[in-house]
Amino acid sequence: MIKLENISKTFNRGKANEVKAIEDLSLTISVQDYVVIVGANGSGKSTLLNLIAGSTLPGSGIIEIDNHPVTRLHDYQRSRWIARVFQNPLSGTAPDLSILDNFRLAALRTQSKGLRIGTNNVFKKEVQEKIALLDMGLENKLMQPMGTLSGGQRQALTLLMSVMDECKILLLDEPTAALDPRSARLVMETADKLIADFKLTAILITHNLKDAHTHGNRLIHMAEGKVIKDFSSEKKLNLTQNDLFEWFS
Ligand SMILES: Nc1ncnc2c1ncn2[C@@H]1O[C@H](COP(=O)(O)OP(=O)(O)OP(=O)(O)O)[C@@H](O)[C@H]1O
Repeated sequence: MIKLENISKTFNRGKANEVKAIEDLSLTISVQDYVVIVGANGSGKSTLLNLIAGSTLPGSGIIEIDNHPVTRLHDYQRSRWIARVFQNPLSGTAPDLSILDNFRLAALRTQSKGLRIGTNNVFKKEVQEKIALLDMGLENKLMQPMGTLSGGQRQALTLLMSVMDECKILLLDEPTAALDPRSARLVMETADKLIADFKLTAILITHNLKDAHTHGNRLIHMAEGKVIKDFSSEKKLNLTQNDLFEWFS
């Protein structure tokens, strides 16, 4: 569970370029919530994710993860709970290394509990089994350099690597923004599958209203650093894509 109480974040306080990015925001996200956040540019969506991840610390307010107070903890101190995937499929992987070596690096980086490096063959078999979950045939291409894969394939593998370490929370910051429609669909399907399989709490930021309508069990609309709409799955089901479009007019 993620709990934010009366969180505010102001950048450049007291200066001419002061920005109130988040204003007195309170939000509770339950363990198996898959929350989709939409909102205009500059409405505070990424800042909210940064505050949850710990890459930005709040000016005031309290943040708890699984009842642990984490308000002043930095991102590396929260990493055992949180995995994060960004827009750019190139950012999460090393292009010259093979798929297998990328997984090795990820396992080293996260000190994975779920995936032990062990002997080469054991590790390889475990990676193969994990990649087979994606159903993309990549489990037979472990020695292929990451850079030769499509953006969608890379982003799907990045997603998989990010959730390997028994994390509980997956933060997706416009993970398909740089992808063509087919790859974007593949990555969103992968995200849905991993979130369900690993029983993750997930937050997705997207500007794609079709995705916002289709994915997740809860929909939040942000404006000017505040949550202005919060729809549970039942209420979300009654929304049309056009309703969402109207929110932006
Ligand atoms: N590090 C920073 N320094 C100064 N201002 C910042 C910083 N990060 C964000 N802001 C400002 O805070 C406000 C909210 O930004 P944020 O990136 O959270 O919005 P967003 O809803 O994610 O926007 P977008 O849809 O364009 O990605 C914006 O006015 C932005 O310029």
